[in-house]
Amino acid sequence: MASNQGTDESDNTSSSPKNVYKDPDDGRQRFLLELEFVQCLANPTYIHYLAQNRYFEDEAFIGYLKYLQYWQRPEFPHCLYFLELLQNANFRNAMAHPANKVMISKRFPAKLFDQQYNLVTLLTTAKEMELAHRQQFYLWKNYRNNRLKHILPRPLPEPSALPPSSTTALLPPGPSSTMTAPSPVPAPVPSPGGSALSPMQYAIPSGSAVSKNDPRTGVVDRRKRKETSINFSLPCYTGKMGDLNSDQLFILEPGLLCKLSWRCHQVVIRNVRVVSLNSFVECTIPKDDGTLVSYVGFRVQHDNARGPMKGGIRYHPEVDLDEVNALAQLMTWKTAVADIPYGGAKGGIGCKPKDLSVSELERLTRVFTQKIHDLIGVNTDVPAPDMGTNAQTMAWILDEYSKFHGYSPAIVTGKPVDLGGSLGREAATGRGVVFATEALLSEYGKSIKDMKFAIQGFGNVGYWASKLIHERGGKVVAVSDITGAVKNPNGIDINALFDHKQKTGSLGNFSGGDSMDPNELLVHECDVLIPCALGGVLNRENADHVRAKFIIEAANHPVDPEADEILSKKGIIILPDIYANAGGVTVSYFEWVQNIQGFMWDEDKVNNELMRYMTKSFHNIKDMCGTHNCNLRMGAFTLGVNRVARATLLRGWEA
Ligand SMILES: NC(=O)C1=CN([C@@H]2O[C@H](COP(=O)(O)OP(=O)(O)OC[C@H]3O[C@@H](n4cnc5c(N)ncnc54)[C@H](O)[C@@H]3O)[C@@H](O)[C@H]2O)C=CC1
Ligand SMILES: O=C(O)CCC(=O)C(=O)O
Repeated sequence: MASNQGTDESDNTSSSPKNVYKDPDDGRQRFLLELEFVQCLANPTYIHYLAQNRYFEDEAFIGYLKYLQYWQRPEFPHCLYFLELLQNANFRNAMAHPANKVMISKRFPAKLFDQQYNLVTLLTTAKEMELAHRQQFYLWKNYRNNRLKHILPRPLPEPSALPPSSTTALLPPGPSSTMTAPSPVPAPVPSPGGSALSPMQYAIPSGSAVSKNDPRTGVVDRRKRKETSINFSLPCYTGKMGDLNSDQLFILEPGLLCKLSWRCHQVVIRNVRVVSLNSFVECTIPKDDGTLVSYVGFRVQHDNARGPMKGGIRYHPEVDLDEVNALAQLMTWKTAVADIPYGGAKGGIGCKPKDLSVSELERLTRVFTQKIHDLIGVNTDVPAPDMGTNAQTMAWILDEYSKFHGYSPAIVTGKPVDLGGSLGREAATGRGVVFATEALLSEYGKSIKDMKFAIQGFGNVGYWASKLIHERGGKVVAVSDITGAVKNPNGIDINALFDHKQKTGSLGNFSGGDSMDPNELLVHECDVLIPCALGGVLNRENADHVRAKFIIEAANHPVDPEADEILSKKGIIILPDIYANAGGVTVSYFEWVQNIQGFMWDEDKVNNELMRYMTKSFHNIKDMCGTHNCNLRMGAFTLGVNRVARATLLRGWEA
């Protein structure tokens, strides 16, 4: 707001041309303040604050908003949407109207009305809230797309790229700029890296691994125009799971590979059969101390050509629409590869489950279920656990759903056994990973007991995979989780590590091994690397340093497309996620079948059937690889995409 002072000063002196206002520091300070203020305008709560405090009745302030429009140059992110809306008097009036002020659900206890601070979260009507959320999504999407531009392989820039002047730093308002003549463009955030090419800089070095003929370049080309005009760098590459685009990078090739008809290819790639909108819901809950907090939840339904949609619900701070979207797509191909009669979906809530008490988690899960109960259904969309959720979460969903629709155990899988869950479901993803690893190693004349393993993640999947490997005589030489990492070249006693984690809450200070840097795990000396945690952990930053001979993708999307290329060039064999971790959804299918039949299988039957499905899928993938002379990932996608395409064609889509 210092610039307002600037306006006043320049107004006071505007009669004398000699006294034109000059920023003391070439406008840098003003630029920073304006940057901060414009960012505040992306927050609808702050806009309400301005409206309630009658700023919109102040002509000078409206003039200032007009002046700030210089930020709306196309080069800048979409977060200035509200600034555009604020130019409209109707929007400003609507935001100030008392009717728009408070919308409180009757469910909140009366005492919360007294807590002024918390009411801030409720200061918008549902419509405006939706607007705000949409705006947030645009922001995320834009941020992520820009980030992807930096991390995904892309063709070399056009020879006629920007002239040198426009690629250099954009200048802050010059010393002689006045507040009445808005300066053209603000200064960029300085690039943090030195002269070395940062992964976030969009120009790629010549000799990039991506060839001109790479089918994936088609995806990137669409973004090229924008690339040449954007010039900002982002501070770091988190290696987070790629969005929809990175999935399509993997999908386009099998589409071509299988020589699908053009029409069928379009159907599959463009998801004509996508059955539902990407759904996001706001979940507001009272915390244990009475304060209110809101979370955004998602359920994305991708495809139902082969049956009801199926996929887990993830609770993690990085959950957003793009991520859930990509994971829902993966589920479509995964259920097809596993040859179980399902389509694909995924859900999640952007939250940090470790920071919530059990009762807060229960409230959040119940509110989320209230918002999506009409979307899911035993024959339409069946959720299950994923990262940050477990059998207890599923029990709450079942209970809440049953309030609306009557007792329906088949509405979720991965439930507690007491509520109709299947024996063997808890261990199923890890067990499936082990069956998949055995099938792969046997192709090379090897077995688990000959191998050294490094395992990232010690949650549901990581724990069960490492336990079963340990039981089969494999040496687990390194394990990591969010709390730390431990190594032992002679093999870690997994049961002892589990007890230690239960007692201390951490992998640190385990007497049966030495602590190590968790980042080192992915490049640790081993034969088989099994990522069982986040997506995108293997990327161009570390792929070249991986020392394993085999990678089993137990996590979803742990290897980004660029790393995939680097690792393949190094001769590392990758077993793709849509097959390697399909044990979970396969036993979920058994659970659903048991619920519908009202009959329970014993655990041996579950495990034997799981082995049968995993082994059969492996051979189906190998057959595809043989027919099309491709690697395991392409073989798996080819198998999955073809199965979905066939079902889509058979069902038809024209009236
Ligand atoms: N639970 C299931 O049935 C299935 C899970 N998956 C995938 O497997 C992966 C793991 O899922 P769950 O084991 O269910 O989750 P979980 O929540 O039980 O465990 C996640 C583990 O990852 C660790 N972790 C988180 N951030 C980490 C980091 N930066 N470095 C090292 N470790 C980190 C956590 O400490 C925890 O040990 C996810 O990608 C999930 O989508 C795939 C298929 C089914
Ligand atoms: O068990 C299920 O239904 C879904 C598991 C899942 O979300 C996954 O395989 O990524």
